[in-house]
Amino acid sequence: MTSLLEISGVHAGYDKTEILHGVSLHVPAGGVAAVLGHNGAGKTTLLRTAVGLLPVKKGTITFDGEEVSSLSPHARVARGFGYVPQGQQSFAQLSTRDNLQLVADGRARGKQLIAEALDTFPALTSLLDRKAGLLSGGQRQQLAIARALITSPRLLVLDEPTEGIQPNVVAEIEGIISSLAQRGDLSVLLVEQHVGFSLRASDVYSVLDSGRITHSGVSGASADAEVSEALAI
Ligand SMILES: Nc1ncnc2c1ncn2[C@@H]1O[C@H](COP(=O)(O)OP(=O)(O)OP(=O)(O)O)[C@@H](O)[C@H]1O
Repeated sequence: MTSLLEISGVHAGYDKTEILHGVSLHVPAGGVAAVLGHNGAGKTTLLRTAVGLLPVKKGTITFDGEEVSSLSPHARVARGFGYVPQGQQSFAQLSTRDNLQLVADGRARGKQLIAEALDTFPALTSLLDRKAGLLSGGQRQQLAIARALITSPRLLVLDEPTEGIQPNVVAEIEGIISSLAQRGDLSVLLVEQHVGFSLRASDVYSVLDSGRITHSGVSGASADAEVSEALAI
C-alpha cells in the first residue's frame, strides 16, 4: 500500500514546550492508521500538527507526495484534509439540517453531498429538525463526521470519535469508520483509546507515549497483546 500521508521525524508543540519529539508514521492510501496512547501522550497535538493548526518545528509532513508542512490549515483542507476534533463539535443552537447545510453552502454538488452524508448516517435523517445541542453524544459524533464528509475529504482525521459515547453506539461508529475505509477513495487517521476498536478498524497502528512512537505495526487481533502490553493494560 502506498501512503497518502507521511509524517517524518516531526517535532511540534506549544510555544516553547515541545510535545512531539520526532514522530514518524504513515496513513496508507485508502486505509486507516490508528494512533493509540494514554491521556496526555500527545495524540491531539499530533493531529493538530498534521492538519496545520500547530507548526512543525522540525521534520516533514507529506500529503500525496507533496510536502505540506508549512501550508495553512485552509490550504490543507483544499488538498483534501477533513478534521473532526474531539468533542463532536457542531453548532448547538442550529438544527442538524442547518449544520449540514452550512458546510454544503457554496459547494457545486452541495445537495448531493448532503444526501450522500445522510446515506452514510441514515440515523440523522429523522433528526434533521432537531437542534444539534439536543442530540446524544453518538448522534453528535455522526453529525460531526457527516459534516466533514460533505467537504469530500481524501483524508479524514478523527480525534477520539468514541469519547463519551455509550458502548452500543461505539460499535456503530466502528462499523461506519470501517465502511468508510472500504470506499477506497478515503483514508483515515484515527486517534482512539479503545484498543480493540482501533485494531479492528485500522490497517496499521502506532502507540504514542510521551511524544514518541514506541510501537507500530500492522493491525489485527495478533497486535492486541503487543499494544495492550505497550499501554500496560
Ligand atoms: N494549548 C496547550 N498549551 C500547552 N500545553 C498543552 C496545550 N494543549 C495540550 N498541552 C499539553 O500537551 C501534552 C499532550 O496533550 P494532548 O492533548 O496532545 O494529549 P492526548 O494524548 O491527546 O491526551 P487525551 O487523550 O487526554 O486527549 C499534555 O501534557 C498537555 O498538557
